[in-house]
Amino acid sequence: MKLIFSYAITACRHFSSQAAAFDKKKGSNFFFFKNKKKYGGNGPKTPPRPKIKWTDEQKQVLDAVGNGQSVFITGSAGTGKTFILEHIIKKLRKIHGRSRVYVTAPTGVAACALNGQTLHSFAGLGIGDLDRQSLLDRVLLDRRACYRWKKVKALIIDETSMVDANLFDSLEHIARTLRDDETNELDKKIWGGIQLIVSGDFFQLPPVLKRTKKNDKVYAFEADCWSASFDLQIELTTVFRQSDSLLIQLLQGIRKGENDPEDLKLLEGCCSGYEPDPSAVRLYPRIADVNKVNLEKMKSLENKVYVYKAQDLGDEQWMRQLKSGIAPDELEICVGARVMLIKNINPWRKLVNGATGMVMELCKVSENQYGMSNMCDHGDVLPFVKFDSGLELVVEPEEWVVMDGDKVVARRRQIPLILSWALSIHKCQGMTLDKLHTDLSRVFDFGMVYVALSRVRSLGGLYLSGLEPSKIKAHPKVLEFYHTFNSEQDEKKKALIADRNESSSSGQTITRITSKK
Ligand SMILES: Nc1ncnc2c1ncn2[C@@H]1O[C@H](COP(=O)(O)OP(=O)(O)OP(=O)(O)O)[C@@H](O)[C@H]1O
Repeated sequence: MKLIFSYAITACRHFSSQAAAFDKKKGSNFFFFKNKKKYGGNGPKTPPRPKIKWTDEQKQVLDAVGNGQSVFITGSAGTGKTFILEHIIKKLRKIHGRSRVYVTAPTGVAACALNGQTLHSFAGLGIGDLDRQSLLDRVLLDRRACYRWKKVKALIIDETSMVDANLFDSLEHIARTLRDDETNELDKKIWGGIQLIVSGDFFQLPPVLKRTKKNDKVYAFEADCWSASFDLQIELTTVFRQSDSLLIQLLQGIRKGENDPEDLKLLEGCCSGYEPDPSAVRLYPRIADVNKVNLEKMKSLENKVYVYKAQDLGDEQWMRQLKSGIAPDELEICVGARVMLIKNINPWRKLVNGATGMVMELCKVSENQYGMSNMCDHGDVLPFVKFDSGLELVVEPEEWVVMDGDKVVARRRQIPLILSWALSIHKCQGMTLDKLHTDLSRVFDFGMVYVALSRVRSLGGLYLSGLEPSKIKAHPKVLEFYHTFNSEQDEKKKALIADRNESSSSGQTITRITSKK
């Protein structure tokens, strides 16, 4: 069955590229959205915003958050972890007040996606590997960091798979020491009473650690304080990014590092001899390869290059985060360049982080309409992009901010595009892509194959080369963590079913849950 499906993918690709060529010839609605947006034409009507239908698991998370509980949310790629976090942030701001909710992530890219700040800058940790006491001493010397630690009521940490165990324990130690005046260590509240919302999938990218010895702790779940930190640990199990059950099943196997022969056959079907669709984003593990491919492709077009310089405001300390975020210091584009949107502009029109397209022209806009003086080296021009979804748009500058609680401490203004012939696997974590190509023989770390492949919506959009089964691997510690986690959840399930049978009451769907020990 899977073999037949892999032939079907190849055939479907052939016809879709023919259809795309036909569409280009038609050049149907070239100025459609462009006209509406900037020139007063009649653009397509925005479809009504659909009401969110939360799954039972998601409802359980929202209830727990509303009840003041600390929650760890996990689940495979595309199960809505970041999506629900955005709602949790709004909910917590209503409960605790805007200034007492801090949104963080271990990397600038992930932090910027939620308009938050990096975990290091929130905590006042600075750079360098220090032991727990030295980190605390450093924080004590940082007046603003102490203020944040005292003020925070709810702390959100996204992409926890990249937070290491020692850092997680150090943060808990700092929180407890700075926030709780209780002299008896044993009576102090865990995390100093902060409501902690942590989200991530440990099968995705691991923490970047300089030196590790064999028995060193790596992942946050190995932290001494991990179990005691949460009232509820829950796995979201409904995948939204993909709808094809065959692909979902394939990705579940890859996530766990399984080399199922049927799945490998399916992957082989994605390694067809055809040249990958030119609109497919090439994913590389190393940034040097990404830059090389993008530069070469740009050069080969031999078109006039336009440079957009980011406009930054704020303290140097906070600006560092924006520089390591996704919006580039300088964006170089030209007509014909493949580009990707790096901000959710209008999700209901599929104008989301990860949407790809091509620059069709650089449009003159009225002087200073966008306050763009000094932004582009060729004056007041904006890129007009035809997205692969068919939508056309003059892309205006957008803003990224770093929030310190409710205060904006740095902002960057830039055109929300990057070149997208190639992209790094690290930068694509969290994105959804329609078509991608990756060379699996080049990946070097746990979770990389899974992160790369799980970005795609359908098998028809997946182009592979260098299929080496040995590269599909999951870290043994992560496998063990989820094995225990799922067994505990199954035990809870059984107990709940028994309870239900006893009281013969019907009710909510039962999910995998582990409770605070
Ligand atoms: N209840 C829901 N109803 C409809 N769509 C949803 C729901 N929950 C999540 N989604 C959609 O699922 C998609 C994937 O969500 P999201 O990016 O948050 O997943 P994720 O778990 O964070 O993935 P990753 O681990 O890859 O970052 C998004 O397009 C989001 O809009």
